[in-house]
Amino acid sequence: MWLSRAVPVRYLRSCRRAQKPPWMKYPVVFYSDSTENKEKVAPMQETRMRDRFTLYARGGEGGSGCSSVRRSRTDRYGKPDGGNGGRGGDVILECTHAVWDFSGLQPHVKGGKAGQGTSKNRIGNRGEDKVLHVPIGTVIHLQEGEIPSQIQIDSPKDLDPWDLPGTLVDDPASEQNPEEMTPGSVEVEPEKESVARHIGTAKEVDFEDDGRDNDFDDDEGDIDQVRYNVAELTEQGQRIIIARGGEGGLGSVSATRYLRGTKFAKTARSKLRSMEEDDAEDGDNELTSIKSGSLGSEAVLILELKSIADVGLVGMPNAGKSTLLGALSRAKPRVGHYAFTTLRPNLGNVTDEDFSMTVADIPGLIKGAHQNRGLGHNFLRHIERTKVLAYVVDLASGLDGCKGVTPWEQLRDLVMELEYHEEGLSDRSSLIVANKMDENGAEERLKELERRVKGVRIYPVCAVLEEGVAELKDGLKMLVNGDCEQSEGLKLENICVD
Ligand SMILES: Nc1nc2c(ncn2[C@@H]2O[C@H](COP(=O)(O)OP(=O)(O)OP(=O)(O)O)[C@@H](O)[C@H]2O)c(=O)[nH]1
Repeated sequence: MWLSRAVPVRYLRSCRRAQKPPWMKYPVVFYSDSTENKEKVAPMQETRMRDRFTLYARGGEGGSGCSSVRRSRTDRYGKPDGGNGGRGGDVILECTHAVWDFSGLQPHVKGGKAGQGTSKNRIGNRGEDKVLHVPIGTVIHLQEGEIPSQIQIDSPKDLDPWDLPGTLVDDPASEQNPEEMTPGSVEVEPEKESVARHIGTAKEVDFEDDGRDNDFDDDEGDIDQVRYNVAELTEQGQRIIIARGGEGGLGSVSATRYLRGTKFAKTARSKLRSMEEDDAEDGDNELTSIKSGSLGSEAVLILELKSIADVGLVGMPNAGKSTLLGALSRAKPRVGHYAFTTLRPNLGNVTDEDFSMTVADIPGLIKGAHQNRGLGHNFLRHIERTKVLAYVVDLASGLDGCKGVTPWEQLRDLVMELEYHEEGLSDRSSLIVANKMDENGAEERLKELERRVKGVRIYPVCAVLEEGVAELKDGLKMLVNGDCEQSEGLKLENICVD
């Protein structure tokens, strides 16, 4: 905070002597009240977009099973009635329009820990799921670990009651035939279960390897290498579990059933016995490990955002892309007369009576963008996901002896940058927007441009005055719908520069 005006030193000294604060006479002004400081606050647009993020996720630990015996007057020895521990919470990525980039994410995320089983055969609370919201167009690369689930659009409400976090229910297995019963809440193959429960420690166990389609089983050895494009989230509401919570430990009810009746249980029992014979103490430890819940799965992911839009506006800095996006849609991107006003892709929705398309204003590309010049190749990848390219050129650039790149050179450089970034990137349906038609000499420039560039349609536009925008909308609509006969990409050989 500041004092509202300059305070004389003499007054300050007298205040100190009298031990009274100076703001009694000179009222204080807080930073936020000061107008000069208000202007300094960076607008949202100027915060750099976070479109790459490394995330470490771990499922919550499973709860321990309860050892408890219920005795009564008629039953001296009692019956086991300890319930299983709950399942740990999952870490889930959910795709939503509500977030734009990864700036809201924490680098380390852990699912909620599950509750312990209790007497009367009650399962412990299910650990709370951590749902992380990611933008539409998120691509997942896997650096370490496995992703336990396929992408799903199911609502979490479809889960069984004992799968919902925070619910304490009676063990449904207690009503089942012991033959059918499986410990925990997921189906586990008997063979694996015996390994899981009796030999392995919680971390060594792979409870989730239940026959799901998993592409990564083959390259277990290359676990340190990044596996690219493991999954993509492209629709609102899509979910993927990236780390599954650990299974709960067995309560005394399940543990006893475990050792009774089934073929599988026999193996388990004999193993336990032999362990007990070998070393009584070690045997105890193994029994304890049956009761304790397992750890959740872990994964290190690299999240990458590739915007999805029907149309991508590409052009050199200052060509007027943001102004055009504003003219085409209701989006209000930041416009400035200096290069690199746009620091992140802006999306706008262009609607007609029966038609709607998304248009992305990609930050300006310059020669050498593929080598990370200008805003670098970060934004080139946003172009990968667009269906149609609209090359926006500044017709006034280099006119009247001013410094600048001619429109056909702008086009050549743009196509080359796209191709350097990814071969064939410029092949998709394209059109050219000849912007700034209101400038002196723009008409002649347009004629020359039409003479020099062939193969794609050119739309003369004045984005500031919104002239030619309706025709451009129709052109884009045709390309997006695929109605146009001539829907080719802009080719280098069709641009005559000399
Ligand atoms: N005369 C004229 N100026 C325009 C027109 N369209 C845009 N401009 C101006 O050109 C300048 C750059 O406009 P922007 O829309 O920010 O350009 P951009 O291509 O988004 O620029 P970057 O954010 O750097 O990529 C601004 O001063 C606009 O007012 C037009 O049709 N005619």
